[in-house]
Amino acid sequence: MSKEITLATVKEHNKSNDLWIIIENKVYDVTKFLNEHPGGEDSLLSVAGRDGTKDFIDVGHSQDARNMMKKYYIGDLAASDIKKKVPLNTGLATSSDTEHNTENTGPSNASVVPKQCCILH
Ligand code: HEM
Repeated sequence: MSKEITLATVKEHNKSNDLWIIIENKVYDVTKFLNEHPGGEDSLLSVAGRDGTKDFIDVGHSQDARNMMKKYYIGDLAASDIKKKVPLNTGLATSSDTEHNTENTGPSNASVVPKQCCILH
């Protein structure tokens, strides 16, 4: 049902009379909302044709704001353009998981494994 839109396409819509933004991997056409945005035009223009997720969340938008977004939703960011932050985090999680595991298995391993991890990384 939902349309997939590539990042390259979103980037083309970066002007005040043609303004798309990405929030949480969903694409919104906020052209008509620009004049009405309580946070002003500039904030929306600052993420024109880009991912505004961080800025959107940092503001702490209300549930009302989230409900309004549905009106401007035009599709999902293409799966191939979704930033895969997971592998990076997984890397970190793996070393801390190891620490947790060693905590459970006993102090003898705990003193060896985390040190190896730190040297290798
Ligand atoms: C479709 C997307 C968006 C919608 C529907 C929306 C809607 C709203 C609404 C209803 C408010 C009033 C306060 C509230 O109810 O939370 C607001 C405030 C605000 N918004 Fe947005 N917003 C959107 C995207 C963004 C983005 C991407 C940014 C930043 C780049 C942004 C920055 C702000 C700021 C700075 C305020 C003012 C907060 C304050 O006065 O304390 N908004 N927005």
